[in-house]
Amino acid sequence: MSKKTIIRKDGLFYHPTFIKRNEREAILEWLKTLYPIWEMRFSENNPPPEGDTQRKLLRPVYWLGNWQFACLNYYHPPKGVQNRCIHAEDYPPVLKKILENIEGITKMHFKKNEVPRGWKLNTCLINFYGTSIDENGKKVDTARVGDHKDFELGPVASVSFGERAFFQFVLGKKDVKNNVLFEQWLEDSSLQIFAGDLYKEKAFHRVQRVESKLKTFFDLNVENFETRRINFTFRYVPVEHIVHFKDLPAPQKSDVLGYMQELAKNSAHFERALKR
Ligand SMILES: O=C(O)CCC(=O)C(=O)O
Ligand SMILES: [Fe+2]
Repeated sequence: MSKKTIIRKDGLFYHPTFIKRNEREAILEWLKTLYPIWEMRFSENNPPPEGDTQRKLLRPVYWLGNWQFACLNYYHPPKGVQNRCIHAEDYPPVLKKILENIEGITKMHFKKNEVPRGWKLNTCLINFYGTSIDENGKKVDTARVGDHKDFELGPVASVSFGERAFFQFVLGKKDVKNNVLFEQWLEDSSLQIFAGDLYKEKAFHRVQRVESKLKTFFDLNVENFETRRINFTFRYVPVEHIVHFKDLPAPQKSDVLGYMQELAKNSAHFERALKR
């Protein structure tokens, strides 16, 4: 069983009941205004490398601050920093307030050398976890994330809603003989922050599974999908690496144009970005 206590370790902070009830309500209400999209991992100008295949991501996503399209290969310093982060919508007021608090906690809890100069949580990936429903009505549970690292510099903060997720930090090579460094259930309204050489640089992290105990789904604008968990991961991308869609080189522009048009249907920000 998970214990409802705050965890403070070198490189890791966890608060099981961080988000207050009224904040939770406001965030869930605001989430109803979003239209998350399904992205493909690759594109015409970034085809799958040998041994890999074109595929849909396991879940719908929405980004705030800047959008890191999968087919642009995500932000990956030190080398992969150009033309990967496209200006996106700002945080709603309820998230801005929470973020100030999270940034404050981070600066108090983590060592100075774990927080880069200029660091602020200006980028957010919202992941929707649940069950896909295909054209024949067949349901497939895709509520997991394989071993990976978040490459943005400095601490990453993660806020969860809905069903609990079994989250692990693992050492060793990706996907083989994993050695669990730390594992825990991420609870509804919890905050996890990790940083530094061990949890952020050396370890991979993953979501093994998401519980199905509550039997309720979030009522969101995601078609053919039952959402039972929502996770926000807040990250830092230096402003000089965030570009406007109009300034992308032609191949990247062409690869993400379809997504921009889809987003523009429901977002004034993306509508404007296409007209710039
Ligand atoms: O859903 C989670 O708890 C983690 C998500 C994650 O690792 C990511 O988005 O990079
Ligand atoms: Fe991650």
